[in-house]
Amino acid sequence: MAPWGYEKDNGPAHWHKDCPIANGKNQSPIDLINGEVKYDSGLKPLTAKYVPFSDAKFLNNGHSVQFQPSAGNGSELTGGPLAVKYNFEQFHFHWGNNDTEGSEHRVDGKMYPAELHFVHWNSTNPSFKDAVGSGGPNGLAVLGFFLKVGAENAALKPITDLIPKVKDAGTSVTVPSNFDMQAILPATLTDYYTYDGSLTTPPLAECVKWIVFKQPLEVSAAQMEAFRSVINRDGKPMGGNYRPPCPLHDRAVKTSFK
Ligand SMILES: CCOC(=O)CCc1ccc(S(N)(=O)=O)cc1
Ligand SMILES: [Zn+2]
Repeated sequence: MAPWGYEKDNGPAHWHKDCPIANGKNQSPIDLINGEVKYDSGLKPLTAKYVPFSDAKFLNNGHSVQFQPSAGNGSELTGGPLAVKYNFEQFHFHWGNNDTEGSEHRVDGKMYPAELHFVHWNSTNPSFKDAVGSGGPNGLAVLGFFLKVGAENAALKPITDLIPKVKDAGTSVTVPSNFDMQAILPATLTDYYTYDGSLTTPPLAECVKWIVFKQPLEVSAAQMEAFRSVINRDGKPMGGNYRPPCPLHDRAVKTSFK
């Protein structure tokens, strides 16, 4: 099979050939149906502490654009549904070629124009790769933020301004060390959906505690256009790099809000 992607000949419908878990019972993304979720008063507040990175890259890996620090720097996620501390690994995006599509998770069938994933790994593992392979839904914790078109996002501007420099697959740039990742997050990490799921791209491992925030972040139309100028490894616009929703099977989606 050609390397996986989102085109007709290598997209989500083909992934099961290399990754049979694609047809598993704990796959992501899902459609978050408000009538079927359950409020869980036991969910604690989430705390994300992101400290400045001295040497981080912003890169085009052929299927997304990704912010990746060189090694752990003490940025961590705790609380919410998480029993232990998780280390920050990377963040990346999924988006569409127009404003009616692009997010991976949906809310009552509604798609947002984009979705931002902050990926963290369970610190009881020696490395990110071990956490992916650790088995069970506590290997990774991914924060999902929907993006909608509105005001310019000043916190994401240092990143969206770098997009023209990583237009082509396999390119990367160094991110200025004064980039403040913490500023991207809302002041309080409240009102989220959480459920046990998987990576939404190969290897599709069922190792993720998903935490998807109800409140979208805003980005400007110009920032959305920047994403849509990115080219994938086949030389085509990368937009459309989202997996359609997967069956919930017998999983429960909990909410931190009533
Ligand atoms: C060990 C190799 O595994 C990887 O590199 C997984 C990378 C990877 C991280 C996060 C996601 S997402 N969209 O579900 O947030 C998908 C794939
Ligand atoms: Zn993702």
